[in-house]
Amino acid sequence: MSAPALAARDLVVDLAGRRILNGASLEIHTGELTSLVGPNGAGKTTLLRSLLGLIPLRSGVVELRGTPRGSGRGGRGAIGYVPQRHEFAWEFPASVQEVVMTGRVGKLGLFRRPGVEDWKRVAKSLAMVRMSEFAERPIAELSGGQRQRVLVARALALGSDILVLDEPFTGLDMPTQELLGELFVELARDGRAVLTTTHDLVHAMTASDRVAVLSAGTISASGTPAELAEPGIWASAFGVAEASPLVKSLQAVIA
Ligand SMILES: Nc1ncnc2c1ncn2[C@@H]1O[C@H](COP(=O)(O)OP(=O)(O)OP(=O)(O)O)[C@@H](O)[C@H]1O
Repeated sequence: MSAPALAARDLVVDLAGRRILNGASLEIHTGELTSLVGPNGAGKTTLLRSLLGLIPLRSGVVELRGTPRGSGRGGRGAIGYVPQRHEFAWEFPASVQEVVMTGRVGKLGLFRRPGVEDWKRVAKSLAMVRMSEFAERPIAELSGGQRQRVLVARALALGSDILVLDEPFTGLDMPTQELLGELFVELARDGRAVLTTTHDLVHAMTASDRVAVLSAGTISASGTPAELAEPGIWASAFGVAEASPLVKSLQAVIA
């Protein structure tokens, strides 16, 4: 079997003197949509940022297609990243297409002017998220769902075959969630490895190829949704009873 597109091997990360990741291991594969789930504060964002090389590792290795890379910023450009929506400066006076172009900085370098090919890539990325008609709109005027799609287009503009998205569904209405969910599956089937964090466990278990559960700083369970049918996995990760509504709702979708 070929090497995973992206892998975390036994990551240990401390922030402000506190152990946040304590031996977290995860593999994401080309052609698949993987969902990373876990309770608030479990360390999902920290794990994503570690995969991107944005946080120093105390120990462990991140591998890009089987090749280890150190912490620090090296290799960041090889991964398309969608941060949480609130982390972006939406009041900045820029148009949608200008923001999507910033996704190409990894390819362009900071000082080269974008060329025809770059603008073509921006237009294609906007078309993929069905936002072409908004290309010249100031970003400050967009709704939450439109903003999320712009951030996805910005990550796609890099042209990477690995996409990492932090809570892309949070705060979106159902049609927008469905549109994005379908887009992520389409992007995976098209030859990319796609990793999203989400709090929507039912969606994760119905729409993903693989689900990884992060709790207490480690991946406590991972596999296809069918492999995660055991109620104890969810009860212990989320600190609830096996008869809780959370566990029952998951059993209903797995059955
Ligand atoms: N820059 C930081 N400095 C110190 N502690 C941090 C920092 N960033 C996150 N933490 C802590 O690390 C832990 C994990 O946070 P993280 O944001 O990774 O969790 P999460 O699973 O993404 O949470 P949520 O589901 O609430 O978004 C939390 O206890 C948080 O307070």
